[in-house]
Amino acid sequence: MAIRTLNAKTAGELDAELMDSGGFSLDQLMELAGLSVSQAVYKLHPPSKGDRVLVACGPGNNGGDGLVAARHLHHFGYTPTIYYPKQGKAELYKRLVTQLQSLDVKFAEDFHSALKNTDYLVDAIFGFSFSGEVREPFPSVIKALRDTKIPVLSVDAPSSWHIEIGPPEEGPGQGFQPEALISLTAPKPLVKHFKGRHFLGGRFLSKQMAQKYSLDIPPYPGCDQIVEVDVQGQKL
Ligand SMILES: NC(=O)C1=CN([C@@H]2O[C@H](COP(=O)(O)OP(=O)(O)OC[C@H]3O[C@@H](n4cnc5c(N)ncnc54)[C@H](O)[C@@H]3O)[C@@H](O)[C@H]2O)[C@H](O)CC1
Ligand SMILES: [K+]
Repeated sequence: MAIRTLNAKTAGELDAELMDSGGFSLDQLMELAGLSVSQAVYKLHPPSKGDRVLVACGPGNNGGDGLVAARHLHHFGYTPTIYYPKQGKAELYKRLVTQLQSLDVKFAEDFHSALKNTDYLVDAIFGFSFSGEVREPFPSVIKALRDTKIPVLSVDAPSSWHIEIGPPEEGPGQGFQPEALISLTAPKPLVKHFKGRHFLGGRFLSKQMAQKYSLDIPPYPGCDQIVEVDVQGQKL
């Protein structure tokens, strides 16, 4: 059986339930989500292939996942650089920034200059709460992600894709197909238009919750935080 996908509304409800009756905090979910992103980077592009990773972070929790991933990447032996032009106001984001600053991780002002000195890209700009047309300062960043030859791993959704419909028919994200995608908790409906390598991450769902949301999550191997799946969500 293929994994059921989660639309934006249901994905939000599932997260809220995890944090309400499930007893999790947002910090915990984000930590596990970000850890799984960093493991996917390691699998796709070990530091021996080039250790400079540019992590583009948006203003919401997708960006938070990127900040957490960058911290783990630092400890895995990478040299991450963060592009975070619209920093979230919540205390959680501020703490994540402080943690990175204390590791001397660089924050780039200009995405396009930073792109010249990078071996790998993480797209943590928008996740399941993206809607409408891409607003400043992100259009040129999305365009660059689309046009670069440097491989891109998108977190939860290729940024600028509609969560249910998939790739936009116009605008900066038209034609954007990242090399890889890591879906958090479960794939979103857009996954049927995705052509690259696909991972699942966010290993925190109980059997009961998976059943309640009709999610057929393949087993994660050993102590891994990620499992590679096809676009139907079947384990490879
Ligand atoms: N269950 C899990 O595995 C977890 C997933 N997490 C990640 O959280 C995101 C969803 O986070 P949320 O804060 O709801 O939204 P986003 O980050 O997707 O974006 C909201 C942010 O973006 C702005 N925005 C929306 N549309 C646009 C636009 N057209 N142009 C510019 N800016 C836009 C909006 O104003 C907000 O500021 C999920 O995908 C996972 O990646 C969590 O870590 C918890 C666990
Ligand atoms: K993203």
